[in-house]
Amino acid sequence: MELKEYWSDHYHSRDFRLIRIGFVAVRFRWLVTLLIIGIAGWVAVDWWVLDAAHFKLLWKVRLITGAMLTPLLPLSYLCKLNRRWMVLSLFALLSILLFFNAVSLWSFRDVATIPAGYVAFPYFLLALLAVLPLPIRSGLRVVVFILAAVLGTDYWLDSHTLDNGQLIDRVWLLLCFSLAMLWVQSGQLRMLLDLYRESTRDPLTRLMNRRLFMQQLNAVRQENKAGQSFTLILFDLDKFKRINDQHGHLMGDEVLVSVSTTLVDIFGSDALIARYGGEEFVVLLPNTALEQGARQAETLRLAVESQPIENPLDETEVLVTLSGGVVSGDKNSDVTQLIQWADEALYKAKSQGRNCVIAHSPHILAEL
Ligand SMILES: Nc1nc2c(ncn2[C@@H]2O[C@H](COP(=O)(O)OP(=O)(O)OP(=O)(O)O)[C@@H](O)[C@H]2O)c(=O)[nH]1
Repeated sequence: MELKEYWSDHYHSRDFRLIRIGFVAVRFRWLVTLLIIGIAGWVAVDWWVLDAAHFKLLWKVRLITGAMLTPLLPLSYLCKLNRRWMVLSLFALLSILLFFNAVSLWSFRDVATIPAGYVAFPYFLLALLAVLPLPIRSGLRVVVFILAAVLGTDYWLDSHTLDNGQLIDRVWLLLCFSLAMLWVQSGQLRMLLDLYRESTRDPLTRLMNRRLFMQQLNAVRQENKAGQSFTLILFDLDKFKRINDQHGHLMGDEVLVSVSTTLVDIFGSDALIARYGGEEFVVLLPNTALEQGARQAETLRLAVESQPIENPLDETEVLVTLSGGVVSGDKNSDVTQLIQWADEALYKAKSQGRNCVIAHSPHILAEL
């Protein structure tokens, strides 16, 4: 995992961003549920430890806080769909809790020793927020928000001054808890990203796997503007079984890795490239017409054909070729049908002697 991926979700793929938000939304829901139960349930502890005057005010404050938190439960279902809802819900949660903290501290303004449960509330909050796998930038925003609210409360309650002797102590402790929160959040983010990569990448070539590719294909199709087309290409290595049989499976693997590197080099970062099956690869070229896509497929075919691949065991070299089926689609295309057409074109390329690219359009199957 790269450092910038810890810093901001701006550097995550669109798919992972959605998965992470879904994960955060579930944890957020549990967090809100626990807080509602905890804040309301704490009334029993207050009844036990507080005097009548404080208890009379605080049980109402607790129940009102619990009631204010409740709408966040249905809101968490919307968070799964949209990052903005997630940010809004998180800051609504913090605002309600920090307001609760300010009001409860205010109710103890006339006593010398505030009960520990109330003094520790902001630290407790930071500890709870560690369950969310947030990137550091988002975590820092949470820290700044909590720190500002705690200092603002101090300023308000302490005759408009922050010079109360304990300030440095409190800020220092808050920063220590914040660091621990950021550390745990980053660890969770890393674990989630590692699991995501393991389940969406092909372990040999590190290209995306078929499941993720199909999701991305659907997303690209939906986002396509009217009149815009994309191109889909299926490639299959020719007589690959023979390479395995003659040179061994290790060499077969070497060929797959080498071809996937060439695919990435030729099609560049705008293309979505996946290992579709054993020796089959698929490429999606967004915003590309059929002819242009077919030309790029041909460039790839020529590059693979002319590039000897070295056997890691005996340093002998082998030449491989591949065949391709090209098809184009738009916003209204059925992706299963597109794959079917690309497969038909690929089958035709194989039956015409291999090492060629055939383009499929609704009316023709054209050899390039
Ligand atoms: N080394 C290696 N071989 C694989 C891998 N995945 C699939 N294969 C092999 O790929 C071969 C595919 O063979 P076939 O489906 O007969 O196709 P082909 O020999 O390429 O023949 P055509 O496609 O008709 O040109 C099989 O022998 C599989 O064992 C892999 O990850 N590594």
